[in-house]
Amino acid sequence: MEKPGIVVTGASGRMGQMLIRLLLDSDEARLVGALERPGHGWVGRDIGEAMGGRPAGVAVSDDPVPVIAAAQAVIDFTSPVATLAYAELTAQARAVHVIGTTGFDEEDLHQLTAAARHAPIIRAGNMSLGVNLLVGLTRKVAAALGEEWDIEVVEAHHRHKVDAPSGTALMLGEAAAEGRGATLGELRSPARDGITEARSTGSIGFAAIRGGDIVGEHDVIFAGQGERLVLRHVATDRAIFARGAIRAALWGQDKGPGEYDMHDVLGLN
Ligand SMILES: NC(=O)c1ccc[n+]([C@@H]2O[C@H](COP(=O)([O-])OP(=O)(O)OC[C@H]3O[C@@H](n4cnc5c(N)ncnc54)[C@H](O)[C@@H]3O)[C@@H](O)[C@H]2O)c1
Ligand SMILES: O=C(O)C1=N[C@H](C(=O)O)CCC1
Repeated sequence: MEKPGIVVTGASGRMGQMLIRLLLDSDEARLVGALERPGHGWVGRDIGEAMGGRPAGVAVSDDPVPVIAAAQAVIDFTSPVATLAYAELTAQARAVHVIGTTGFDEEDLHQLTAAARHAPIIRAGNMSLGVNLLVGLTRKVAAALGEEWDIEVVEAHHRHKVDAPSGTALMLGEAAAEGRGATLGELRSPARDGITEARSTGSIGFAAIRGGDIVGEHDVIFAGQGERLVLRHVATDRAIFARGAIRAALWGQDKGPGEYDMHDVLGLN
């Protein structure tokens, strides 16, 4: 059987280049397209050469319709605006859309739900095994501890990251809220800056650090009286996200339309 053909969007980006390197080496999937935004300097060039290596036989394109039509899956780590446009095209092509992009608002998520009526969408704010295990642990610990234990999620990322809190921090916050039988919308603490009020009991707070080349670090702090429990994940290599995304694209090949996440892919449900 032929290996599924995969298109990578945001081909010149941090995640795009990591995905392309792994796909060019893969025995299970093949790179069939590389997309960038119109006007990007790499458009028209061979992706392997643009990345400073050997020719890969795939030209970077800014014309998504024919590129996606030739693929079984699209792996997309770009921006919310770009991902919403790709969701429509990927749904029309009935291909699997793996979405790593973060920073969506409620309206964006409704649009993704609509696209998933036509083809599978697998979306996660973090595609690594470690973080998806941490989500389950966070839910469990939050359920075991009473609301006198304050929950704070602290995350750190590189200086180029544009969204905060990170997608991962929001996944962890949602898991903590679920553990307490609520939604994050109900428990999320407003951002703190200047003179604010004291912390309200049962709320879940977020703090974000941005600097240098930090790949991604997340602490879920459960702060009680006289003791503190900290659950931590540290990413040191973006390959963990890219490997998860490729695994998701392969897993999705025999799935029907619908919305899935990495818990489905990893069998953690
Ligand atoms: N879910 C995860 O596991 C995970 C892991 C890492 C990053 N991310 C998320 O992935 C996204 C990208 O991260 P990054 O560090 O690679 O960013 P980046 O800025 O390095 O790359 C984004 C790329 O997308 C390109 N782009 C923008 N609009 C486009 C369009 N219309 N078509 C094609 N390409 C387009 C940009 O030119 C850029 O090359 C962010 O939202 C980030 O939070 C998620
Ligand atoms: O580098 C990024 O950007 C990352 N984004 C994801 C998030 O928002 O949590 C995952 C970690 C890296």
